Formats: sequence, C-alpha cells, structure tokens
Amino acid sequence: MSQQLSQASAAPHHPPRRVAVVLFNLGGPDAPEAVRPFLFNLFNDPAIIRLPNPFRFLIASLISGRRAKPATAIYAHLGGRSPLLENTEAQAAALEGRLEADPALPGAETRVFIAMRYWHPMSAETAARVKAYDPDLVVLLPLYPQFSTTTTASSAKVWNEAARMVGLDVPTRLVCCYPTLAGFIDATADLVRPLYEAARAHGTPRILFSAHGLPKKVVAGGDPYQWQCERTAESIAAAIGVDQLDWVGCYQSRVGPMEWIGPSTDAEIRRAGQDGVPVLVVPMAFVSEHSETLVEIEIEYRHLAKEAGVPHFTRVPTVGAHPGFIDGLAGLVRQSVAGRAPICSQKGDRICPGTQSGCPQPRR
Ligand SMILES: C=CC1=C(C)c2cc3[nH]c(cc4nc(cc5[nH]c(cc1n2)c(C)c5CCC(=O)O)C(CCC(=O)O)=C4C)c(C)c3C=C
Ligand SMILES: [Fe+2]
Ligand SMILES: [Fe+2]
Repeated sequence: MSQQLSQASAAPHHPPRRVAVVLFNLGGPDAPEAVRPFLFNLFNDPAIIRLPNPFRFLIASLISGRRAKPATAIYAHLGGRSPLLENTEAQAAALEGRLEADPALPGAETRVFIAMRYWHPMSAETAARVKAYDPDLVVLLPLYPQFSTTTTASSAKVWNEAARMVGLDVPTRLVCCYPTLAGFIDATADLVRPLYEAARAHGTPRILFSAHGLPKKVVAGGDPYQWQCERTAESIAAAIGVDQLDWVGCYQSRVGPMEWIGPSTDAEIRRAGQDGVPVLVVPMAFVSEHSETLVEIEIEYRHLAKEAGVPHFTRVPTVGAHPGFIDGLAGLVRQSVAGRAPICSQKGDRICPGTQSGCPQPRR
C-alpha cells in the first residue's frame, strides 16, 4: 500500500511532544480578481470534474470563465471577498486555546494550522509551515462534519502530495467525519432553540436543515455524504427537544446542468409558503459563515421566502467558534492522538471506507 497509508495508520512510538492539527476547509476568493482562479482551482479538481486531462483543464477554464461573473456578483455582497478564511482562523485560534494545557494531552504542545483546498493558504504552503514546526504527529481535521469524496477526500489527497513534496514524514491521522458529534449537534440545537421560540409567534415553524448539495452520480458512486447529512438532521432535530417538530432535510447550491440530490432548499421554501408556515433554515453541513450562508440563505432564500408567502423567515447562524463545537473538535483531536477517533484508513480516496469504530456507515 502507499506510503501515505502506512503514515496514516502508524502510531508514534511514544506520546507525542508536538502535535500539528491541520484544519481542512474549502477556501474562498480574497478579492474580486481571485474569483476566477479560485473557480478554476475548484473545477480543475478531479474529485469535482471527473475527467482526465486535457479535458478537465479545458472544461475548468470554460466553466470558471462563465461562472466568474455571477460568482463575483455573489461575493460583491460580502465586500468582494469570502469571509471563510477569517472565520476558519477564529476557529483555529479557539481550538488552539482549548487544546493548550489540555490535561488529556499531557506534556504535548499543539499548534493548529489551516489548509484550504482552492485558495490560500493551500496545502503546499501549510505543509512547509508544519514541517518547520517539526511535529511528531499530524492530525488532519476537516471542517466538514460529513465525509465526501469532493471535500474531505480531495483535501486529504492534496495534503498527502504536499507533505511528500516537503518531506514531511511523520505519522498522520485523518479524522474522516463527525456527522453526529455531540459538540456539533448540541451547539447547533442551542442556536436554533431561541430563534424557534421567536418564530412561534407566526405559527408552527418548520425547520429546513439545509446542506450543500452534490450531483446524484457522486452519491450513486458510494459517497456517504447524503447518508451522513440525514443522520445530522435527525440528530439536531432530536436535540432541539420539541415534540412533533416539523422538519425536513434539503440541499442548496446546485451548480451546472447535472441532476443533484434533493429535495432542493428552494423547493422546500416554496412548499412552506403554500403551507403558510414560518421557516428556519439551519445549515447542517457548514460550520462557519461564507457566501452559501450569508448570500444564498440570508439574501436569496429570504427573498424567495417573501415571494412564496412564507410568514416568517429565519436564518440560523453556523456554529463558528461556539465553545460546545470547539470542545467537540478538541475531543476529536484527543481521540486522534490516542488512536480512537473516527479515522479513515484512506484506503483509496473514493469513499469513506467506514472501517474504523465510530466511522458512520453509508447505506449499501
Ligand atoms: C460543481 C460542483 C461542486 C461540488 C460537487 C461542490 C461540493 C461541495 N462544496 C461544499 C462547500 C462549499 N462550496 C462553496 C462554494 C462553491 N461550490 C461550488 C461547486 C461545487 N461544490 C462552486 C462553484 C462554489 C463557488 C461559489 C459559486 O460560484 O456559487 C463554498 C463557499 C466558499 C466561500 O464562499 O468561501 C462552500 C463552503 C461542500 C460541503 C460540498 C460537498 C459536500
Ligand atoms: Fe461547493
Ligand atoms: Fe471514515
């Protein structure tokens, strides 16, 4: 098997002195000029456009050119840039603070780094910084609660290549996913409850648990993302603690001509309008704010809800650096150090193999 696999599964011989935690996230453009190259990087990812080169390169050039204008208009609502990096930095700082002097990591120093997939800081830059830190264990921690070949696996693959390029040759563990992690579920439910109570003044609210969608054929190929999103939605619904809660899981952010998984969030907003119920949109796959939450949900879906006759519309914020969520992430780091986290074996990069204890299983 590959060197990465043996790195990923190898245990350090002694408790680690220095642990590098690398947060994986998508990245977003930091200026209007960055929108097109950011989109090119995204569509040139073989996990997104599954074609060999030179076809992928040509398609990526074409789509990023076409999508640049509407995407720039989206980011214009946010001052021309994505806030994803700042928000990820705030989470990294909170996690580093939480792990400092953590009694579960006796004697270990932990530093938290960020590796974005499609914009800076990308894996190559971060791997060089991690190497300079000289850790004896690396924990790869995706800021994606649910595993997808298009997100976590794609980041892990690029990280492994970057680590090899800079000669970073230390035991490395990838946390595959945490769709029902108590810290994530309870922090989300905490954010929902007061907004749900406020919405009650307008009728019996319906909660739309909304996640970024995926093309149907990615799911048909074995990607466990949709299955894990369903587990997240039912866990948050239970944690909210309202009897006979009206809720539905749905998917937003469809791009391109392919068929995507559903139901779509916009169709659910229209249905809520027909039923005359107040709506709360709860992000279930995003853990910080960016264009998908601040523009698509806050501006576009709010507007659609008004048009569709929804009596009251609420966007529930993402967990961000909520202490409960950060505690949950710290727990995953502790478990990884101890070799007990839901860790993907990285057996291929197609699907989460679900072979480790705690690794949620997709339906077969
Ligand atoms: C075209 C295919 C895409 C797939 C498959 C996809 C999967 C996927 N993406 C996220 C999270 C985010 N995506 C974001 C932006 C974004 N995503 C795509 C396309 C696909 N994503 C595009 C073209 C864009 C750019 C914006 C646009 O043009 O509409 C973002 C926001 C980034 C930011 O604003 O900083 C996030 C976050 C997940 C979780 C996912 C699969 C599970
Ligand atoms: Fe996306
Ligand atoms: Fe897994």
